[in-house]
Amino acid sequence: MAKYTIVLVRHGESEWNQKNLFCGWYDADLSDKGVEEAKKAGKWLKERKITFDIAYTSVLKRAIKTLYLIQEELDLHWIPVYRHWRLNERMYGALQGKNKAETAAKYGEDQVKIWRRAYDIPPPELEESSEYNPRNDPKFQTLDRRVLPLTECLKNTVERALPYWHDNIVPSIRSGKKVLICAHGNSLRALVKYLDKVPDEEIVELNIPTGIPLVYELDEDLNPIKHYYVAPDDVVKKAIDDVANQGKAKK
Ligand SMILES: O=C(O)[C@@H](CO)OP(=O)(O)O
Repeated sequence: MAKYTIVLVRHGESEWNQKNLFCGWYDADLSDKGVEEAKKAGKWLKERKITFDIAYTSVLKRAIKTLYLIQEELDLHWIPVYRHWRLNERMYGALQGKNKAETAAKYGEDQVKIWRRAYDIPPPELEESSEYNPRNDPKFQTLDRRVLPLTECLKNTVERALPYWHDNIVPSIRSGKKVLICAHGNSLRALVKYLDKVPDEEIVELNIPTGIPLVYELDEDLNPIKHYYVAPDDVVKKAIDDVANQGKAKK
């Protein structure tokens, strides 16, 4: 029997998702569709009478705003919310700001799939002088420059997200709090990889759709018993396929 239940939600569509640009740590806002997706995520949770005592998110506004819109739907403005850079999207290196379909047309769909989904192959690094370098971003000024990545593969994202999971989120779960984590496609893939012990070669095929809550039921050792999305299967399948297809060259 499940001892704990947690919910993971990827933010609603961002303006850069809409333009099909590699986003990473760029602080893109939600698109109008993304706002609607976030509200819908809250409605799905409400219909299922799923509620929360505490929430965690990244320091990027697409996740922060999605979380707030879910709180609005659930009338849960009052719960503690913790934001941390360790839940940020994977740093996409020199690909940030580039169009995914154009990159696939230029370098091939196979190469783009490696950059997007391979476990341990990072994209090329950002230039130090890049406008996207987090070392020049006021959000990250208090952090040691050495922890701020210039690129990341999923393995790097797992390594920097897990300390936050173990030190902050796990104690909340174990204390009986109902936890919501609102984060990003790849920071959530990192967490799912860890929870479900997904082999490196299988994580390549895992895509997480925007704005559809993913419920994990865990046993007393925090091993997953089952997981499921709160939306109808056909809606989930289409949303997952849409994410996978973003890396295809336009025909
Ligand atoms: O661009 C990004 O930062 C991520 C999530 O939006 O995209 P992808 O699905 O290609 O990893």
